[in-house]
Amino acid sequence: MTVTEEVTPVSHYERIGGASSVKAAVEVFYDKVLADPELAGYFADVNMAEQRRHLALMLTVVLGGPNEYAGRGLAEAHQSLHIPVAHYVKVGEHLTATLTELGVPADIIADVQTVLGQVQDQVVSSGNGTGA
Ligand code: HEM
Repeated sequence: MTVTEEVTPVSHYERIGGASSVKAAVEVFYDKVLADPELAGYFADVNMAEQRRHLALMLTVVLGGPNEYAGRGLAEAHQSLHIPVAHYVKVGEHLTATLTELGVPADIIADVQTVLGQVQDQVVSSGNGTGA
């Protein structure tokens, strides 16, 4: 029996270069989100360090990186923000554009979009989506 395939799954997080790459991506992503007049307001009362932390956490989650986050759940963290689907989609577009600009492989970007779809109901405020 030949073993030519990876037997240990390598996360996208590792494939793109781990924490340092996520940090670099956060810089680009951050600029895009805050330059978007429809989105900047969400972060108006959040200090810069926390904004970057939020974006780094978000990127790490969607890239399947280590879950070092021990804070509130996604639904709990976002419910009071009343984020409509349209704004969630915009953030996702900024994320996709960021990853594309940084040369992240298309298969990873496709999976990121899948994860964004999976967690959408926890983040957007469109009624009792998850019932969780
Ligand atoms: C996949 C999508 C997302 C993930 C994984 C994510 C992740 C997180 C996490 C983990 C927190 C809690 C941070 C903490 O309590 O320290 C948080 C808070 C927050 N998120 Fe997100 N987020 C996502 C989407 C969004 C979107 C679309 C927006 C706005 C349009 C947004 C705006 C915020 C804001 C303003 C906070 C509150 C920060 C605070 O209260 O200090 N997030 N997010």
